[in-house]
Amino acid sequence: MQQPITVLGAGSYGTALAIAFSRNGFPTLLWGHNPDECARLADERKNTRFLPDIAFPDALEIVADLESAVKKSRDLLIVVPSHVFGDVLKQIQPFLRADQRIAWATKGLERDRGRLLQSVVEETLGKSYPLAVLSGPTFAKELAAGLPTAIALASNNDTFAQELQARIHCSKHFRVYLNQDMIGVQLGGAIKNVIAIAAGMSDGLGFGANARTALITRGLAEISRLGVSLGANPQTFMGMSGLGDLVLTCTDNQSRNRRFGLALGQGVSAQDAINQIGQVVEGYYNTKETMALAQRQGVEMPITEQIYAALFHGKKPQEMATALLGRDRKGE
Ligand SMILES: NC(=O)C1=CN([C@@H]2O[C@H](COP(=O)(O)OP(=O)(O)OC[C@H]3O[C@@H](n4cnc5c(N)ncnc54)[C@H](O)[C@@H]3O)[C@@H](O)[C@H]2O)C=CC1
Ligand SMILES: O=C(CO)COP(=O)(O)O
Repeated sequence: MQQPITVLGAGSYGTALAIAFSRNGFPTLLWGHNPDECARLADERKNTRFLPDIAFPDALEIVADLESAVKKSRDLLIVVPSHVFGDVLKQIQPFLRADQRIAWATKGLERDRGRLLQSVVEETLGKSYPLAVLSGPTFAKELAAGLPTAIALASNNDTFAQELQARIHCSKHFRVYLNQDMIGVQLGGAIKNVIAIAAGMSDGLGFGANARTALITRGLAEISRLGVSLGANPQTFMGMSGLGDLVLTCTDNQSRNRRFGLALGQGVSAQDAINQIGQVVEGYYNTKETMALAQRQGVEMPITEQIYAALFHGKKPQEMATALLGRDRKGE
């Protein structure tokens, strides 16, 4: 009998990944923290709020009780926003089996302290569990709709990596690339959110394709610098979780981080923009943490610094642009 997988987090992306697993025929359990929401998902057999056009495959089961969601599967995939990631780890800890394997597709850094999520998992749950991270250019709606998509998967355990890849990879529409670099794969997915806010702001200010592309390129440079300082392989940032996700979120309005930046560039307040979007905007939470991490590592991140100044010190978008353009002349 095939082993089930449990997806924890029934937002747009958790639901899309659960659909991807179950569409491949693997028994998949999907848990959400809101019992009413879970009842609705189970009743309607689709996620009307986030993915209204996609019916759940038969292999997808909604589970409202966290204990049974955890205990029924050896493999867990956590897909909650980064600011509640640590809380969810604490909630699952009492229910974990000794043979459990834990993956996540959350893109962000630890709330407040700004560490990689792997450090949070290891600190909370210990170092005995095989771990894996999924990250790459994957808008939930397109993934759920079965449109061609590719992603990176990195793990500290080869068997777990290969088994997870085999379950979610689908030769018709979903390519899953294995990557050896857990640090780089985590970091790329987290920091691109901040750069996508910058690209959105640039477009919101009415700047053109040149400015947007310069931000993507220099954004990639600052992500790579930070990654290398943490021990990542620079080559990782040329892949799905670096360049891939950066281009996706900086250029397409499905990205909530980009839309958030667009609104700021057009003069909307951060709080109003968050309310309008009505879903998680990871970069909003993670800019502060990224700044803290960069400072700890002694890494210069000029674009991130400007986004931080805009979000938390009221700097005007036009002043940010002036500050970036007016930096000292330097080599590429
Ligand atoms: N939506 C997308 O296209 C993609 C999202 N991601 C990442 O997936 C993660 C989850 O984002 P989305 O699903 O898009 O968010 P979403 O905004 O669609 O939904 C957030 C979900 O988190 C749940 N939640 C809130 N507080 C919670 C708590 N305390 N415990 C458990 N669940 C809680 C909410 O009920 C909601 O279902 C984020 O890190 C995001 O960056 C990654 C790739 C694509
Ligand atoms: O990470 C994503 C796609 O890969 C989704 O981006 P947003 O969170 O900006 O919507």
